[in-house]
Amino acid sequence: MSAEIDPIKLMKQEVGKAAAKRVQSGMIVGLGTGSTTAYAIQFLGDRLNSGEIKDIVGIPTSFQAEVLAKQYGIPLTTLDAVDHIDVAIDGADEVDPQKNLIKGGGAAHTREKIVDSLAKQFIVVVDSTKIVEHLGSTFLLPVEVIPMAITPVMNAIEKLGGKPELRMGVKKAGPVITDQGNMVVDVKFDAIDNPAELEKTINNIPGVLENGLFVGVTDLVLVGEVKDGQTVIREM
Ligand SMILES: O=C(CO)[C@H](O)[C@H](O)COP(=O)(O)O
Repeated sequence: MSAEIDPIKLMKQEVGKAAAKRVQSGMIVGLGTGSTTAYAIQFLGDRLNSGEIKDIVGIPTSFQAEVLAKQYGIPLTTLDAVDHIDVAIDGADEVDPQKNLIKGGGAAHTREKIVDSLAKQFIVVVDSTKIVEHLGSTFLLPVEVIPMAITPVMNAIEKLGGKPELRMGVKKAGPVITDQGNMVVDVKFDAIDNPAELEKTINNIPGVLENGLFVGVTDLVLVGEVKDGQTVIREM
């Protein structure tokens, strides 16, 4: 009996590979977070170790990205040591037709927004299940909050019409703690009609560090999808 291949895993692998292929020798590369980007980091390491490309350095967006880059032999640097980022590759939880995003499913959106928005080219890698007409329709909006402000921030979000929920750990009692030592609130909004305005309004609440709306940052979306039984890559 042959093992079933998970089509979503296949789409993530192929789209990660397609993004990694766009990296050229000498580039400074923003390394995103999540299961899709993990494939891009793996393929990038393969290209580097086989000699197909050389002299790349990565800037990780999370502890996870740092660990993977080290595992796959990609040298790392920091924002203090470079004056630009050539390309950033990162996943997303939702992508709308304007290429605006919801990110932060891995609680890494604060560092991701810093690195992704600095890149000359920001490439988003997703499987087709992430494409939506309206942001917020399938995924809650992650908001990183400084712990002492968790109650006033949740109250302020409720006044904006959102339903906030403190993100709890899996295999850990208590809340998820970000790489910066903060907490994450996931917010249900009935409709996000103006993502640019909501992004600014939420970030204006004292105690909020960053939210997962990425508006006007994306240059290219690579979407992995299954057509006639084949995995293909579509550009948006
Ligand atoms: O924003 C992120 C982490 O904060 C991820 O990029 C996003 O959650 C997508 O992850 P995956 O590729 O595992 O679906």
